[in-house]
Amino acid sequence: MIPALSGHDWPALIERVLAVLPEPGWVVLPDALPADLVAALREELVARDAAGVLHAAGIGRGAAHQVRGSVRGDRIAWLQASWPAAARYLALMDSLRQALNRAFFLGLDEYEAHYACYEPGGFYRRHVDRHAGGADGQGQRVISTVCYLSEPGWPADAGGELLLHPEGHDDPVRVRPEGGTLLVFRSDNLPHEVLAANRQRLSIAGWMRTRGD
Ligand SMILES: O=C(O)CCC(=O)C(=O)O
Ligand SMILES: [Fe+2]
Repeated sequence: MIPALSGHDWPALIERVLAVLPEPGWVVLPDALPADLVAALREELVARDAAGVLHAAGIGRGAAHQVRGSVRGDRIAWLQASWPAAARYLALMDSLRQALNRAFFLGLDEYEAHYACYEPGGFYRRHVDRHAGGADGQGQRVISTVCYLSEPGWPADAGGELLLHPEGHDDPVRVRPEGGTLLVFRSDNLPHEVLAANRQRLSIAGWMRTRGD
């Protein structure tokens, strides 16, 4: 079932993602989520943070997981279906995951996502999202999503842009972390990096993955 979004045509947005995913494999969708959902997600993130639920993010998975402040400086909390705003977001992303499976037979088994908070000066160095060195049969990240949760009107001089480095582009694509903007891109081949901002930067990063069992 495709969730209804007041004033927002989510099915049309899914169609746009399906149209670009094979080539070029990434899309920036401003104003993808309605303001009331963005506000609810932002408030939930802030409340979870105040409750001490967010923790320093690491890199790598399983035994290879480590916290490296020189690579990334955000605090995160994995979205729980029992959190009301998170549940609404997860339902949207699940409908996108199912549409991608129907269109491209990607076999995406699950979607996982975390709230992220970058304090002023926080960054995430250039990386691709698919973890290197994962053994066969472990499953992997196939599609990445990022949704920004800032208050409306992120100023150009606030920094905190996401730089995308698609193959064949001389200059990076610069994405301002404006609340409600959604990005969808392939996890295996798009290097990207988060620049430091001069204010708190709030988002949800998530991945559609195969389970690999
Ligand atoms: O917040 C962003 O703009 C991107 C975050 C990111 O690249 C990640 O969490 O893997
Ligand atoms: Fe990333």
